[in-house]
Amino acid sequence: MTEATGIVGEFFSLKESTDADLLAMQCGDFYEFFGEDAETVSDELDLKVSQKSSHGSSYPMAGVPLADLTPYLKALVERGYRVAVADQYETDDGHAREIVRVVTPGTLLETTDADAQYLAAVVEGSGSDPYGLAFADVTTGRFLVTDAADADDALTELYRFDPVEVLPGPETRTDDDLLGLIRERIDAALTLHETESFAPKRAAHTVREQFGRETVDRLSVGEPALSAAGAILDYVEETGTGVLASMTRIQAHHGDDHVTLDATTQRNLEITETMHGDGDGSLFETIDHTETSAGGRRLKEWLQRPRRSLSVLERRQESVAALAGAPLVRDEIQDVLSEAYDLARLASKATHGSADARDLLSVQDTLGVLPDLAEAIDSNPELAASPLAAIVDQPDREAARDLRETLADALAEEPPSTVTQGGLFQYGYDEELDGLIERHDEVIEWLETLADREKRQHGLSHVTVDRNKTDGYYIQVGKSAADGVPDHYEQIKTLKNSKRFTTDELEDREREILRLEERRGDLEYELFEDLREEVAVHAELLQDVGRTLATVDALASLATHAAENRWVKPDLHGGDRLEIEQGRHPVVEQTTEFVPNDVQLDEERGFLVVTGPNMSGKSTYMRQVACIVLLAQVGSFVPAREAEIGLVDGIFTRVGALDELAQGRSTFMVEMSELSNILHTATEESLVILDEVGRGTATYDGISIAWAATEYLHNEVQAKTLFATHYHELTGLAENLPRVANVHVAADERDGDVTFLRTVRDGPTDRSYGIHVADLAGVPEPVVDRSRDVLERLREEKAIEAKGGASSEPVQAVFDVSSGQFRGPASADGGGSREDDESIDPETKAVLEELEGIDVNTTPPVELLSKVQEWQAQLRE
Ligand SMILES: Nc1ncnc2c1ncn2[C@@H]1O[C@H](COP(=O)(O)OP(=O)(O)OP(=O)(O)O)[C@@H](O)[C@H]1O
Repeated sequence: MTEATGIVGEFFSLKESTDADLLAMQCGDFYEFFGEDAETVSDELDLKVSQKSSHGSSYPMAGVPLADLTPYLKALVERGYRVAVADQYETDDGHAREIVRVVTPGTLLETTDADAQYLAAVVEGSGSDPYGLAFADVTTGRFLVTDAADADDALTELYRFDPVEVLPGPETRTDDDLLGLIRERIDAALTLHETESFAPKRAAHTVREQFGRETVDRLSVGEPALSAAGAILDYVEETGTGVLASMTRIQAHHGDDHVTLDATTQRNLEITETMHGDGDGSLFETIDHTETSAGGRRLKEWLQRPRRSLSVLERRQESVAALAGAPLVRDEIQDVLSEAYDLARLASKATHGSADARDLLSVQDTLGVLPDLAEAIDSNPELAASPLAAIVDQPDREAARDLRETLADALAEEPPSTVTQGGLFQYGYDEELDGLIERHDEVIEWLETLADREKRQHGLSHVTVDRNKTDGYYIQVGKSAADGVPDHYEQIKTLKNSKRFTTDELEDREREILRLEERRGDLEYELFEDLREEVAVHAELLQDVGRTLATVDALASLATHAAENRWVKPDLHGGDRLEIEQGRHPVVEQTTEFVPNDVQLDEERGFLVVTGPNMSGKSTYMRQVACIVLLAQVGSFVPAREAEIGLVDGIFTRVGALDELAQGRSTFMVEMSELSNILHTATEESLVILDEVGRGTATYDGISIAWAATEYLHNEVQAKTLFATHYHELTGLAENLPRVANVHVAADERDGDVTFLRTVRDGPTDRSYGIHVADLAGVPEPVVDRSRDVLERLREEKAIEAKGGASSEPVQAVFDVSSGQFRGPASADGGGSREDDESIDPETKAVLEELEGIDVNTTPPVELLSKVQEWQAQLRE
């Protein structure tokens, strides 16, 4: 391949010089990919491949127009590729190309609205804080460092930020356990950046250079965290996206202050995406009333990273309450905010040198939003007394005003989007520029009046003065008068009805105009660069103001949703008690006539076993509780009549995980690894939601695992837990474990018709109604009838068991509620003997055998029933 010459040859030699997966090389107005890269890109993005011949061979070639590169890059990076970009530049003898940046998931500079996207590095050290992590969001310049006590903690931090790209440090790369977990749980590209950049001394030096020694020393994080930060800086510089300049501030992040909410739970609660993978109907989409993209990002961030600090949450609540109670001012605030542009992005464009005059005008306009906001807030005594006033006062208002004035004094009212053509500045900004413009105007005026003067002075008729590319400025005289022109006229062209002339004076003026225009273009460009630099210098201020506007926007959004949906302010405290009166599910209530429900959890009653018929609302009830706690820890009001919420340190959920089947792991495996994660990570301050644990395996195994997990959560972890189950055996747990209580979602059955009441009541459910749902779902009648028989028999057996006797037809093993164990058959000789073949209706038998390959003669009734339940589940899907 490297035999190739010309641009193909150039492509391959550039490609060899980079470790990126793909190279996009500028060729005129296109970025081209050649060879295998062209094929890859065409496979991934459906680009047309043509052939380019070079040195007698032909090479696949695919190209994208210059202006379209960013979306293509984004799509490639999302698919996990690192793409090098080579730009073409002019040289004295033609042009040359060089790689200007390598785009990776964490460093792709978003030019469109996007969520914060973090680039993370994890470093394993030794000593008291053995792990260190750094997170950088290249779009807003946010840089955070943190220590982690162990691998679990490190993973929790990664969940929290959900980075798009992770750089594991040298030790972490050989730590198969941690690396495996990162691969499995964090949906990020892994990049093995050069080992030396993680070296503690070098890394610490890099970080100090970037952020200043004093700031870094104040961070008080361990060496590994600084190594991680240094490696990120080094990596960002190497990939050459130029974002380093926008990294102006570094902060230590203290994980303890955030609620742990792993990626699984974010998905299960449909916080920003629904189970189907889109945002429609997510919690965020439902409650989002923000006016600006930065406000939207902020609200999303709050939902993804709820807080644990009571004082932080109470401050947010206070602002929300004040805003909710002042609809008119809130409207005004939202109106003002709608004028704001995304300052974090504009700051980043200014530091990259890619901001144009309109961008600076947007900066100017957005800085003007701040005093308007302050004024609106001051106009209402309650708002003025709320923390909102302090939020608006946080940025350096004076500096913001000065910068705004600088821009207002400089920029033209409607500057063009190009920065080299002039027209960017207003009169009075620069003396030299004014002089140039004045002189330019004078000369133009001289030219505009020239025709009249010539007519008058020389008695000519039909005279015009104009300019074109070839002739420059000229005096055009009609044919009839052309012979009478004065001597100093020099003819330059003869046309059919006229002649064109120039004069020395006209030529002088023309040269002057060109000189003036060129100088004006240069001068304006220089002035513009200075102005842009002035804005870039204030990047931190712009980020501050941007953050303030985003925060006010997010708070106003929470207030709007609360006011429009009758949400209430929850009473927050550090204790154990969680009491929600008449709670609703924030998303479901939007589309359904919702039946509100209560929940009460406290020290004595910390674990609810939730039973109820299929489709009765168990999952909705549990998710509703989780969403309400989550919203409360965002600082939001909640959908309830009243709520008292003891703050939690983490929300953990385990619900059906069918979508992961596609990734090659069995449902049961996924279920168990999620369960294991919860049992390891949850604490007594956590909220745990378990929906149907143990269903993915044989009934006995399932019940046993669910039983043991409950005991462990109850006795060891002591987390607040809601556990929905179809295993009625588990309702017996309440008898043995003091903090376990049963609740059920009620249904009404009359004459075989089941009505779902959606009301949660104390106590276990008496029946599952699963067979009723199977019937509704269209399971063949013989199977439904037979399940009823089997169920009936099981109930009888249970009743006899309870009385200490043996059933006429014992099952192979019996679950003993008091011991939580399975026992062998009640009568020694009865085990395994089953009703004879004839008693099973032949149609049912056929279905059982054909669909499931079950030997109906030897399968215990419990398992037959569970098969029927599995069918229901499948049919429902
Ligand atoms: N309180 C409620 N008010 C109104 N509708 C509700 C309520 N709770 C649940 N629903 C609706 O009932 C349907 C079933 O709810 P859900 O999925 O929670 O049932 P489930 O008991 O978990 O079912 P399964 O056991 O089959 O998984 C959903 O469409 C939901 O929107």
